[in-house]
Amino acid sequence: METVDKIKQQISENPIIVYMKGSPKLPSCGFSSQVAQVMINCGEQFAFVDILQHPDIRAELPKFANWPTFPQLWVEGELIGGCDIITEMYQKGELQPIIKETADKFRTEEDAE
Ligand SMILES: N[C@@H](CCC(=O)N[C@@H](CS)C(=O)NCC(=O)O)C(=O)O
Ligand code: FES
Repeated sequence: METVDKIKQQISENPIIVYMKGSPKLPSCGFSSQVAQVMINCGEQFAFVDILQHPDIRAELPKFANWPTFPQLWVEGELIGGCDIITEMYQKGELQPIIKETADKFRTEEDAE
């Protein structure tokens, strides 16, 4: 599969997904660590891709996203932002409702199946 198609599949199949360096439990960079911590604090499940394990995604996603760096938080197929944006949204209390609403929405859909 083309890398860009893999990315499209990941962001469509995972309503909340973080592209990061390392994993939430063992981040490999301070920026990724910060976003992982914020996401953990939001208290909902989220998917992640360790781009250090996937150099093709590391190379392609910035072009696809039109965003040069990692981490990247994607919600319902849309780029929300990187570390600065996510941290600011969290501090303002703007991120939590987005994450909760998305988690609730997909929880309901899964439960109904
Ligand atoms: N200001 C950025 C910080 C993130 C950043 O600068 N990331 C760099 C260093 S980890 C990056 O992803 N560089 C491209 C790469 O390593 O592929 C943000 O808000 O997310
Ligand atoms: S890996 Fe060096 S700043 Fe992220």
